[in-house]
Amino acid sequence: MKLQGTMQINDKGHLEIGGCDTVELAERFGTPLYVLDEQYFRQNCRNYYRAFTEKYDGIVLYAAKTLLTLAVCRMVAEEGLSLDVVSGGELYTAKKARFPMERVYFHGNNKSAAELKLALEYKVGRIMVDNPHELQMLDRLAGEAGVRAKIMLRLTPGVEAHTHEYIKTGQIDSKFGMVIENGQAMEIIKQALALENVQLTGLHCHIGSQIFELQSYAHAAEVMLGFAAEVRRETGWQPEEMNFGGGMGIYYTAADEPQPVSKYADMLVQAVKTLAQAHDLIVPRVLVEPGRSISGPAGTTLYTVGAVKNIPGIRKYVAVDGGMGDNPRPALYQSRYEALLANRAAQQPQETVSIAGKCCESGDMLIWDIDLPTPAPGDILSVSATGAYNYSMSMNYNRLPRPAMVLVRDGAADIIVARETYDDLIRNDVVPERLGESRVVKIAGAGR
Ligand SMILES: Cc1ncc(COP(=O)(O)O)c(C=O)c1O
Ligand SMILES: N[C@@H](CCCC[NH3+])C(=O)O
Repeated sequence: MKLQGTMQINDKGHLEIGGCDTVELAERFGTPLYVLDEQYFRQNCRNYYRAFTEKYDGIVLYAAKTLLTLAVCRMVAEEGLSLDVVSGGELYTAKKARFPMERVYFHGNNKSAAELKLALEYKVGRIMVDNPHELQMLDRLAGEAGVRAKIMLRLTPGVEAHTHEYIKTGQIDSKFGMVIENGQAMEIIKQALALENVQLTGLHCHIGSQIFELQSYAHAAEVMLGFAAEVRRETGWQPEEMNFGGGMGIYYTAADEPQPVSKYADMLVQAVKTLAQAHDLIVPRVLVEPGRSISGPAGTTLYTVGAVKNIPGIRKYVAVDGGMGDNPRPALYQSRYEALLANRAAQQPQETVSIAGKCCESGDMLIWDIDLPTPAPGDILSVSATGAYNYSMSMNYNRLPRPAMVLVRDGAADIIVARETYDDLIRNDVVPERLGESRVVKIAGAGR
């Protein structure tokens, strides 16, 4: 397994993160446990800030969907990044964390009126409009609120990034954004320009996630700037800012070869400059929305090994105390992860085993076929690169409480998300007083 961030193996042969012995973390806080490496998380933010903001005056929006808690919001704010939120819940979290609202960009393909009202009330920096229905609704709501909302439009450039089929969002057949090729994008721009209560500042696209082909971004820039030139010819308007979404791939296994952020920034910003000049456009400010490449590598999940079931000649199942509830990615996308036994981190692998979760679901497997020192009940399994799309996609299937999250740094750990309790699980359950009799809230139905 590749040691990332502040990971090292200490003289007890235990895995250490942020100067904390992970075996002690497991003892102290219980498992499953999400561990976030503060130094590494901040370093990843800084790499983006330097590469885009310091060097090119670009804006980096951290994609909240990958991992958002109040403490994470604070760190992102302190590192000078902006924030991409996609729901009222993410927006509310940012507000509660006192994230500067002018640095918040509100995405989503089906924002509700209530969500848009909240965004207007909080005075977010930009609303990223996805479709004509939203555009009309926002114009009306902004008018009612007596404000002119700054918006960017989400377009579908038809660029396919080389990544897993389910997480491609840039191709034409997508629920996100308006298609350039068939004229829908031009149409929504004209609509936006004709409205009084919105001010169109720029265009957005996002071509997918876990991308290693930097060329895909250059291709997206080509399509977007080419289209911007067409828009200017038809309407006279041109974008002052362009957002190219997120998507930079990270290391999960040896099959993944992440690109340096500086190379990505240089390539993208240069492409935008060259293309803008070639099309005689003003050079737009470049925005990007990385999520996974900031939070992903900085997260690790610790589990305790329980039942070990050997089926001779077939496979050895090693069950841990978490699974698809805290990390649904292997079940959803067949994602691969690396892991090691944190309490025997220096030992050589002895056999190939498969790591099972504890949900009542055959598909609840965390890792198929991984080489480890022979696991035994009580061992601590550490799975790497779980910072993105793990806690944020976690669930309570089988009424398993969600794990706690600790932030580690310089040999100290703080809880940033408390472990859910059984009481948390039943908090919203209500047993009507007269169960089995007539309901209290009468709702008229057909035929009555
Ligand atoms: C619009 C948008 N922006 C940003 C992101 C973040 O992408 P990633 O986590 O791959 O950097 C996503 C998710 O893919 C997205 O849909
Ligand atoms: N949730 C996906 C990525 C989704 C991209 C969101 N636009 C993953 O875990 O890889």
